[in-house]
Amino acid sequence: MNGQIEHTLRGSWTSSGAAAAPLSPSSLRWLRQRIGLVETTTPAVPSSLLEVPGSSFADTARAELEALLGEAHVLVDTASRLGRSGGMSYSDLMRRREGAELAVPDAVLLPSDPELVQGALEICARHDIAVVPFGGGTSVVGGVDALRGGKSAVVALDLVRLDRLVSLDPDSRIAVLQAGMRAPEAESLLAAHGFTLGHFPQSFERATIGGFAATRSAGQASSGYGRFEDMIEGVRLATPAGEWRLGTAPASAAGPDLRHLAIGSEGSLGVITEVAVRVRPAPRRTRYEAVVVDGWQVGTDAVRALAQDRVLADVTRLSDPTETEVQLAMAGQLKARALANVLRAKGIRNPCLLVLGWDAGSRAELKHRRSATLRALRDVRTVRLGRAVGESWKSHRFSGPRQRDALLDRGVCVETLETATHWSGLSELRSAVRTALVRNLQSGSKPPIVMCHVSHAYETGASLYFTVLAPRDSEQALAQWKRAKEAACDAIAGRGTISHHHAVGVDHRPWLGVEIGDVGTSVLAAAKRAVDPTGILNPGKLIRD
Ligand SMILES: Cc1cc2nc3c(=O)[nH]c(=O)nc-3n(C[C@H](O)[C@H](O)[C@H](O)COP(=O)(O)OP(=O)(O)OC[C@H]3O[C@@H](n4cnc5c(N)ncnc54)[C@H](O)[C@@H]3O)c2cc1C
Repeated sequence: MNGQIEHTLRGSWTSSGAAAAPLSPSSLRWLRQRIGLVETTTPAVPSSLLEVPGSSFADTARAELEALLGEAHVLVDTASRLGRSGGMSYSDLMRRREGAELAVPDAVLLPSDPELVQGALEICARHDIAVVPFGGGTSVVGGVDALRGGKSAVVALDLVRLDRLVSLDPDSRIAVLQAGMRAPEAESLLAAHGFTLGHFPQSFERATIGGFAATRSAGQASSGYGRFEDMIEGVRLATPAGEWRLGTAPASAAGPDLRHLAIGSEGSLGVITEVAVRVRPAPRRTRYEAVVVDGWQVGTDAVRALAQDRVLADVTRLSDPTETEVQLAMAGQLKARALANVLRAKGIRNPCLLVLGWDAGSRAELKHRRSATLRALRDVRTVRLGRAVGESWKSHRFSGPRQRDALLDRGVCVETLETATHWSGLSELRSAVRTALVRNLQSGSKPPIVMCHVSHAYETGASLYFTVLAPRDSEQALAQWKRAKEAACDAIAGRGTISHHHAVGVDHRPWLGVEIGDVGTSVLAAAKRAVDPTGILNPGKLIRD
């Protein structure tokens, strides 16, 4: 799987692009009817047609960095710089398709160990060079944009060579992983010792351990394994003020937990070089299945009950009626119609798909946990769809980014955004965001598709994840999405968090103050001054310059 992913590929998820997940004729027909999409093909423009500014990088700084890292690990060629220009949001991908201006780093640094990262930072601080830590480059909030922030130059510090399993303590179930290791490699190295991390975000194939820590990532099995931050025992960072190591015991009362200044710091308070993660025995038995419930409120009440009774399946994912409709339509019109008839016959008017998946160490554990989950659902009217739908969801869980390539080629505005709030405010938040997105994406006579799901549930609340599909405004594609995104963020502010797992980056920064207040903003700024006095680390992201 990972063999298909090129590290520096930016314009699409894989080099085969849309061909990796072509849209079936029936899906296209359905999209034309449903959103008024017109027959069009808008393939990506080749990289050679993109405008790339020259590298303006002082010779003295370059010589010092080459002496430290080796000439081969200070790259100034166009392809290398272009390969670290921006992340993978809809706007990032559209910018490349439209040949719009890109934030291109002046150079790419490739250190191979934590000491070299520290050394490179010190050289950059001396020469007033901005440093953008670059993991898998899958940020969807502008987190890896090569912004200069008033500095003399900007470099992408790519952690791809920090890819080792440093140590494994099977008794404590802790693995120390270098930050540039990608999720598939981490899983396969841990599997060789009988362990798993259990972190499976949709960006699994490209994203890195350091990136997960830096953004407070959440994987699809977060209900069972926890968010990435729950897995972190310790972190090692390079900062312009010196090396910083955090986390020495499973729990501590030695003041505030400073690990949480590093976790979610998005490269603005240091470069994470190693992460000590809690690992779990690899599952021996798994089971994924799906049920349908009648209506969003019934579904969220059911998921709330599972969370509050502490019997959530490891994967618990509830789609709203629109997302359920789209999933069925994309799976094939005949199947969708047949299932809709069955559900209607059973009295289900607003089908909402609920996928449940358990990972267990034994058949007995699986049986026990599954029974507990299903028992908690006994008062909810459900139609069981069985294992085929659940297993199909599991086998396609990383195909979304490929399907996005195909939709982009067909002129669709396709993007996601996410938030979270407490149970009591969840439905109001969903309605407010839906309304904002529908109003701001509507162009023709047909409304855009705005779908939503809950995939991370807690005792006190849940996340909401929205996906939009609308005909792209071919004249103003970037402005079309910007308007909708801003309206959605306005709707979220004050009702929920501006990000449940995508982080703040550039895109969410205008709304962060509403969430953390003036005091919180000053605390972040003070922490930045302490570790990065000249402000070279990832300017323009998370913290106001
Ligand atoms: C198609 C798609 C699906 C996605 N699905 C999910 C999902 O299911 N769950 C989820 O949580 N996220 C998801 N994301 C968002 C993204 O994958 C996550 O934010 C991920 O954690 C980023 O990891 P990365 O290695 O790609 O980091 P990058 O994109 O390289 O960097 C992200 C941020 O962290 C900083 N950073 C990276 N590495 C380091 C380091 N070692 N030290 C300090 N700072 C660093 C960067 O400067 C940047 O600010 C998705 C993105 C895409 C494109």
